[in-house]
Amino acid sequence: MTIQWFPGHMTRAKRQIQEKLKLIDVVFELLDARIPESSRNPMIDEIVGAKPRLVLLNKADLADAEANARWSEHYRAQGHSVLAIDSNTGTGVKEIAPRVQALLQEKIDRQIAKGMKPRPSRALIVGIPNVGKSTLINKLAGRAAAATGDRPGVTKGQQWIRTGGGLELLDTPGILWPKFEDPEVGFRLAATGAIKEEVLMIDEVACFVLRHLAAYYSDTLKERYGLASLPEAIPDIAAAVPVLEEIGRRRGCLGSGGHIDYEKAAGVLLRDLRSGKLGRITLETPVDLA
Ligand SMILES: Nc1nc2c(ncn2[C@@H]2O[C@H](COP(=O)(O)OP(=O)(O)OP(=O)(O)O)[C@@H](O)[C@H]2O)c(=O)[nH]1
Repeated sequence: MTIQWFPGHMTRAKRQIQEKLKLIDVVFELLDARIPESSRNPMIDEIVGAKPRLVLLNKADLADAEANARWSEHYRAQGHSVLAIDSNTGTGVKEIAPRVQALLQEKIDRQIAKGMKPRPSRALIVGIPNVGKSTLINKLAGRAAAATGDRPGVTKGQQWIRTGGGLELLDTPGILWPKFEDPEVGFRLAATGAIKEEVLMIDEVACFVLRHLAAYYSDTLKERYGLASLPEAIPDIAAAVPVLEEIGRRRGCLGSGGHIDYEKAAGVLLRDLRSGKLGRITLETPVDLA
């Protein structure tokens, strides 16, 4: 899904989410575990306000397990409840409902004290395009998914999905825009496929990835492409070009006249990265944060 984010669209997206907030008890902020900060909406605190929030590091299966732990700690230190999950297979997804119970316990206790039967907790998933919102909704819905719409308080066209564990989910997620200003963020979003490659040059995106891999995952990089060595330092993206060239040579990415086809080589690297063939890679570490 490609969305052109102009100021008017952002205002509308923000307003739509804030309308939905009135209906729910808890927000699931879905981030890409490989690029948590880069996949975060810049205005999320302002949009969500004081509503209880669960930060979900999705696609944790593709990210480095140690980095997942560090990022979880990072967001916990900001006062959020955090879970690392894989919405495709469902790893970690079962922990969501108990976590919501814990987050809302005081509210539930107050209802019980007033003699009320606690109603299911209601959640809204928000996140940038391609972060896995629909996949998580489907996983939470499971086979026993039942829309429970047409009740008072249900916005027209929106349905509640029963997920079990005393949790109901709004079936339409809130779509948020990513950060645009920082070029590094743009490269990370393009590398993971969150924004279309054509927005940036694919060979530049690949060189950005190579610089990161050489710094944090050099053995993986050398092994995967049979590279004898890597440059001692890759201070900038341009310095990664010889590595891309070598990968192209090793993988037979040749264009007319037998020259290395950099775009083909970049395609090989990015496909390997996104499919997990390079192993579990996190493209942003808490250290990268200013
Ligand atoms: N490996 C892995 N892939 C995932 C996970 N969650 C989602 N995906 C994949 O990520 C891609 C995007 O998932 P969607 O659920 O369509 O994302 P979305 O946020 O609903 O996307 P938009 O509709 O564009 O807003 C799909 O190819 C999913 O299979 C996960 O936890 N692990």
